[in-house]
Amino acid sequence: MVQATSSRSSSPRIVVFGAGSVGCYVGGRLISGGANVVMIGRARIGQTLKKHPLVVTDYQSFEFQTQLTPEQFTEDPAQVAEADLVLVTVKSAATTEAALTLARHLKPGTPVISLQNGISNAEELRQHLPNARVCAGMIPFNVVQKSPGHFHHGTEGHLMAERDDSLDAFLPLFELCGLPLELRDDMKSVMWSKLLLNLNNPINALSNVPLLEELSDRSYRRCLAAAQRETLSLMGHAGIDTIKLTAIPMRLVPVVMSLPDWLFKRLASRMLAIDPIARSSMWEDLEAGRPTEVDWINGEVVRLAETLNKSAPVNRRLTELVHECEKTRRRWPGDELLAELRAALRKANS
Ligand SMILES: NC(=O)C1=CN([C@@H]2O[C@H](COP(=O)(O)OP(=O)(O)OC[C@H]3O[C@@H](n4cnc5c(N)ncnc54)[C@H](OP(=O)(O)O)[C@@H]3O)[C@@H](O)[C@H]2O)C=CC1
Ligand SMILES: CC(C)(CO)C(=O)C(=O)O
Repeated sequence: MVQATSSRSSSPRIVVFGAGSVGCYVGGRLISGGANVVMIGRARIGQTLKKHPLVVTDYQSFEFQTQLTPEQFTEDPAQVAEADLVLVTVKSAATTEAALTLARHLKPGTPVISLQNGISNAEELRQHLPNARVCAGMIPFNVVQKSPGHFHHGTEGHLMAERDDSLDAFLPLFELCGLPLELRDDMKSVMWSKLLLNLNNPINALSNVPLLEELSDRSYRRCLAAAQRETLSLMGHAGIDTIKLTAIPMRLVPVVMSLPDWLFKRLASRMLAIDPIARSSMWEDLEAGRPTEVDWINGEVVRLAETLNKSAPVNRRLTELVHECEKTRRRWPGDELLAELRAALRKANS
């Protein structure tokens, strides 16, 4: 088990705004390397972290445990005023409110990284924070709360963010803490490539089974392939490139997803290297009765189609089904979901 390097209050202060799964993992990982971290969150997680230590683990056997002090976890958003770097880790539906809060307290020029899924969160923050240096960020891996206060990073990948001079000074610290952060000039491609993977979130949520079980079922994989093919085609029309985020180039992912189970298991073994209990963040939202991010994921594809005067029937139907599920809790077996999406596609093409 890793011991925390003693935290130096003179070192730059990193504030994690929205301490949930991603925020607690990233915050804990930074604390493990001695970073000066303040996590701002809500009472729900605050109660958990009073009763239980914060434990962060990863799939490569990293393990760190600490009891957060009242300075390290707070519900007081004003604490963001002392930040030298802010990592925004709220869900997309909470971005506007977070931005309005940050705008009241942030020092001018503070770098802010949106570590959120979707395409538009950084832009939303930027609109409300004209004096901050807002950068889009991307977190490719899954974080699951295995037990109260224990956050586990279950799949491979490293953080990426939009290149900005203000971030350079933080790179060695992130590296030291086992959270390498790569700065990129092609963040639009990075975000859309991550979105292609997140198209599985609604399918996983509607399946009501863990990611491993869902991705082992060809019908669900064909649903994902249909949503990805539709998105890749629109991205092609819009001139948006993909980057490689998995062992398989992004344009081939739908082909691999459609393979029979026996062949998929052989060719995509790294994609199936997922913690057996891991689920998508959208499933967690449905379970907790919170609004989901579907409008920021599949909804982005529908909006892209509209700007191109085209349609996105598969992603539109998935968006509708998740909104229905938010109310009815109806869950979908793989063959029924596939039939539903194929019907939507046929209707749009007729
Ligand atoms: N979980 C995962 O594996 C991954 C998630 N992501 C993305 O990362 C982002 C965060 O996801 P995740 O960590 O799962 O989400 P969580 O819901 O677990 O965490 C977000 C936290 O922010 C809190 N919060 C919301 N608004 C505020 C506010 N104004 N002030 C303080 N705290 C606030 C929420 O509290 P409350 O709910 O009590 O309101 C919640 O605890 C999302 O965009 C997600 O898509 C990306 C990769 C992987
Ligand atoms: C890591 C991944 C793709 C897992 O589904 C995710 O981003 C999420 O759950 O939101």
